[in-house]
Amino acid sequence: MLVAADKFKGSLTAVEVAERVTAGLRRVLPDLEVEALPVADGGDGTVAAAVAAGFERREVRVAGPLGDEVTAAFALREGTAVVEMAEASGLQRLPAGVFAPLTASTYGSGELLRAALDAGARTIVFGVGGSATTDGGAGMLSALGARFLDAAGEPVPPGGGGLAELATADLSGLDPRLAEIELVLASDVDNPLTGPKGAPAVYGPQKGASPEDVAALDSALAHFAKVLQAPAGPKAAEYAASPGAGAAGGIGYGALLLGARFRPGIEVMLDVLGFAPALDRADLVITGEGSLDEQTLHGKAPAGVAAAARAADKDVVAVCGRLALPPQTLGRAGFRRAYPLTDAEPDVAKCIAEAGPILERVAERIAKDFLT
Ligand SMILES: O=C(O)[C@H](O)CO
Repeated sequence: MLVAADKFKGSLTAVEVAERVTAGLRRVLPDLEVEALPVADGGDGTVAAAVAAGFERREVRVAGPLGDEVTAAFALREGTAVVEMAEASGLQRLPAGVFAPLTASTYGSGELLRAALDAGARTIVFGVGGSATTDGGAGMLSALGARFLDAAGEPVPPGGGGLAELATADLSGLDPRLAEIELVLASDVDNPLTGPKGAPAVYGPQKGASPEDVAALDSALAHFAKVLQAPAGPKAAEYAASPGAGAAGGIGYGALLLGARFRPGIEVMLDVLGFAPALDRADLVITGEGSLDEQTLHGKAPAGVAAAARAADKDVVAVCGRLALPPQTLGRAGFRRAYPLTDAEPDVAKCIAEAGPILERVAERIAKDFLT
């Protein structure tokens, strides 16, 4: 039995989901062998999943999205670092109720990457998603040595809004170690930088951007990519249209400029976490996340787990807080069945407040349905 689920956002971490599911299964089958492999898609929870899989946790003081110092972690094992941008620049780093769509910066994510280089990483898996920022990765690039100046030769203000004032970009001071390592962009989405499917239009509103902010950010990011053609050549424009450039407010674009290779985050993480050998040992896989919905099918962790398990001819069931997919759609995505918490407890508020014990009851039910 393999439990490979993501977090239930706002209620349970991926590690807690695995613990609760295991406890519920073992109440029915005390001797059941259960392997727990918490998973993540590159967004928040990615470092925690790597640490649960045996990576060492390293903490660093870096700038948060508003410039204040925060303690952020990356994970390291045998020359491979897992760096999660949300640790430094995620929505979780903003005070409750505060958004800064125009000014939030990814500078701290660049500091985290630098810390991973300092620690000797030869491969960096850069997990992106869950960001508070829409700055095209300008802050991150600045922390790594790039310079972005206005017409008066002064650094542009932090955040995507400030890029409207950009006159010259200088990439010559970028940390030379970046050219010697493998950088993998592990992204939760494949949007381009700008346009109707770009970072500001699709993900700006969840960071507090008004329609006017979205328009301003879209034009500032397009301008950013144009100015970058001077130091970076035509690839600055090509990358803007590439899949993943629009991830995490366009930090994907900045990462591509650094030579990163784009891969869907869940695929990268399943490799990094050692999912394939764990799957070999399992007969049934339990995956899941807080809300199982249309977004799940577009590259989120449970869909990646289900696809990999189905390819290996293993049964997969899902647990979730909320289920918004019909059985046929679940079947097509490779799930035998999904078990929302609301099956065990109809009161949604209780499902959120007492997710752990309710998940244990759901897992008991799975044990009875599939294992007895
Ligand atoms: O951070 C974001 O903008 C979203 O998670 C998409 O990457």
